[in-house]
Formats: sequence, C-alpha cells, structure tokens
Amino acid sequence: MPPDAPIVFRARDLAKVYGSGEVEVIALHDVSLEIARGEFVVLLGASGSGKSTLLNILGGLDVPTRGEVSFGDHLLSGASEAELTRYRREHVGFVFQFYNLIPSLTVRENVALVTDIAAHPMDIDEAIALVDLSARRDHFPAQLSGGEQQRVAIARAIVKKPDVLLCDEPTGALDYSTGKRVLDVIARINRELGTTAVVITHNAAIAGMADRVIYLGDGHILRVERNAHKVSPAELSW
Ligand SMILES: Nc1ncnc2c1ncn2[C@@H]1O[C@H](COP(=O)(O)OP(=O)(O)OP(=O)(O)O)[C@@H](O)[C@H]1O
Repeated sequence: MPPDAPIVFRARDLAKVYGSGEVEVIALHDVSLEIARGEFVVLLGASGSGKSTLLNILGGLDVPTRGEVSFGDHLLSGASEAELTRYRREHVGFVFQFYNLIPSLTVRENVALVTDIAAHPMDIDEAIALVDLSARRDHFPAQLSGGEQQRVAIARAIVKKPDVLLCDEPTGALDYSTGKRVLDVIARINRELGTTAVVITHNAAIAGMADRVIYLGDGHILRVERNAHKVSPAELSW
C-alpha cells in the first residue's frame, strides 16, 4: 500500500444497537476509523466483540443506529436499500466462512454468475487462475476440498473487480494448511490488484499479514497496531 494512499472508508462515532428495551444489545459503541485504498486490515476480537457488525456496515449489508460511515463519495449511513444494493454490487466483494456455492454449477459457472451484473468484470478464467484453480474449472463444488471451494468463493468475489474485499472468518471452516493457502490468495489479490482488504479473524497469528490490525472488544476499538513489515501467510504459524 503506498504511504500516501487516499482514504476510502471513513467512520465517525458509529453505534449499532440491536433490539430494544430489556433485549437491547449494543454491538458497537463510538467506533471511528479510516481505511486507506489498498490497505490490508485485520479485525481481531473475541466472539461477540462486534467484528461482523462493523464489517457488515462497511459492506452496506447493514446500517449503523448512529454515526456516519462513507465509502469515497458514498454516504452509507442513511442510504436507501436501493443505494446500498448498488454500492455492494459496484464496489464490494464478500467472502464468508461458508462458501455458498451453487452445487449444480461448475467452478466456472459459479464465478460467471456474477459477471452478468458487473460493469467491468475481469475475464472469468483470469479470476480462476488468480486463485490457482484453472485445472479444476469444470469441476462441481462437491468434487472440491473446503479450501478449494473457498478459493472459488474468492474468485466469485473478485471477478467483478471490486474496490474492497470483505472477508468474515474466511478460514473458519478450514484446517491449518488449507487456511494458509486461502489467506495467501487474499494477500495476493490485495498486493497484485490493489484491492482494499478487511479480514475478520479470531486467530491472532494472522495479524502479521496485515498493514494494520484493529482490536475490538465489547463493541469498542481497543487498540490499533501497524505492522512495519508484513509477513506472508506461509511464514505465519499458529
Ligand atoms: N441480528 C442481531 N440481533 C441481536 N443481536 C445481535 C445481532 N447480530 C449481532 N448481535 C449481537 O451483537 C454483538 C456483536 O455481534 P457480532 O456478530 O458483530 O460479533 P463478532 O465479533 O463478529 O462475533 P463472532 O466472532 O462470534 O462472529 C453480539 O453480542 C451479538 O450477540
């Protein structure tokens, strides 16, 4: 990430409250942050600390109860459902813990589904090559390992050339070495395509691959650390 990269996300005093009265849960309190274009950010924190809530707000899947959040010129807080849908479609690629592939479609067909609604998609085979699955492109999800299925999900997320890749526990369902391979693909996309990446994890060892690590606890940002030197996932161990 260049040191003078422009800010893409700005969040000011975000709060998110679920429910009301006795069942009220304050998932985020007074969260303010900025994320630069091309930055690789890891969100770390215990279960229930507000990581998914924050990621979902950045991705336009949810809106804050209070506070402001914007992506470039798009004010996401207060945006209509239609505006958020357009924002997600044009700018955001999502990767979740479970891959949500369509079982009756091949790898290539799963990735191709997204290109119909994207303005400037990359070549489908190029996206599949980026996740090292060219040899498997005519296979069905059931013929692939969990890590390979997650790499298909990543190809599907990036084929539309999103500005940001938001990943919620992308290695949560994977074993150690498969998880590393998936992280390596995310790091490569960040590095080679310049895609801003925000990755949620429970695993503190993953922090070393980020430009910046944001620690959440009880809905607050506890601290933020910047890594002077990023390490590749292959060099991480846990
Ligand atoms: N739809 C919802 N309705 C009510 N409470 C919710 C809802 N979604 C999340 N919460 C609550 O908000 C808090 C933050 O949840 P969030 O999912 O953001 O945490 P997290 O850090 O991502 O947790 P995990 O690592 O377990 O996924 C938790 O107390 C959770 O129970």
